[in-house]
Amino acid sequence: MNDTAAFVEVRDLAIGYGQRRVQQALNFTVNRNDIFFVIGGSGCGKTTLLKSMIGLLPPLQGQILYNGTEYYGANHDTQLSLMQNWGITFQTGALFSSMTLGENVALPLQLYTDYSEQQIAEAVDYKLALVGLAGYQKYYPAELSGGMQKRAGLARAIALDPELLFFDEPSAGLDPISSLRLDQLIVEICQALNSTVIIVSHELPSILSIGTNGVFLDNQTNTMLDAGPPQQMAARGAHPRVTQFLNRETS
Ligand SMILES: Nc1ncnc2c1ncn2[C@@H]1O[C@H](COP(=O)(O)OP(=O)(O)OP(=O)(O)O)[C@@H](O)[C@H]1O
Repeated sequence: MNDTAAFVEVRDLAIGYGQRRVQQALNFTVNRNDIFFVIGGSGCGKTTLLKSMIGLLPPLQGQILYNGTEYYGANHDTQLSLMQNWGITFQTGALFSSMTLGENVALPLQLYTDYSEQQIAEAVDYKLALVGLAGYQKYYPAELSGGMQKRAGLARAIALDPELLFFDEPSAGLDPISSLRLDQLIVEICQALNSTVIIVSHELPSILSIGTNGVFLDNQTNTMLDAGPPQQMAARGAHPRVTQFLNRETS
């Protein structure tokens, strides 16, 4: 596989609910190993785009291609095999509260691999160590801080070594230090697993510090106003609302 090739391609995409077009005329590319941010003001359709990208909401128009395969036009088996390369984490971490961290991280391995108990235990240890939670196998989610829960959610999302990781507001509710730590962790994991990451976020410090690529969705014109590395989008000012958003005070 060509590592420099486009990994995800979004072509002339319109997304929304029923008659309501939340965004349209979206055209952008996510390259392999990108940390790609979906950026824009409240209610512009970032989560809606993520839902369409992970197969939960068929687009109203257009295409989403993974490695050249159009997801919504593919048959069920092809869709399943694409999805098996994805890791998804939601705002809350979405851990099962009645299961320990070890059990939470083991679950995808039990469901989708034929690993032995020993191999699963080793993989769980490795993934918890990667997110800085070595030794927390026996803890329940409620016994952890918010930041630790998010990292545990991340450990579960990477259990199957996904090629592509999706995050919805990963640092929502975290203090700035924990948020910075999570950013560093995302970069480390991306490198350790050779993954590509797509993140929905409001967090300007994260967008500008770790983002290698992105798209800016506008809630007034209902389309994208720019795409590319966030630092470049901030500097070139393709539209006043992009400049305003990406250069606002962050303190
Ligand atoms: N299930 C739904 N049915 C109908 N409309 C919806 C649904 N979910 C979201 N919307 C609407 O779609 C628009 C985009 O919502 P979305 O949650 O994608 O925006 P967002 O950019 O992620 O917002 P935020 O940054 O505030 O989380 C909003 O106007 C929202 O009210």
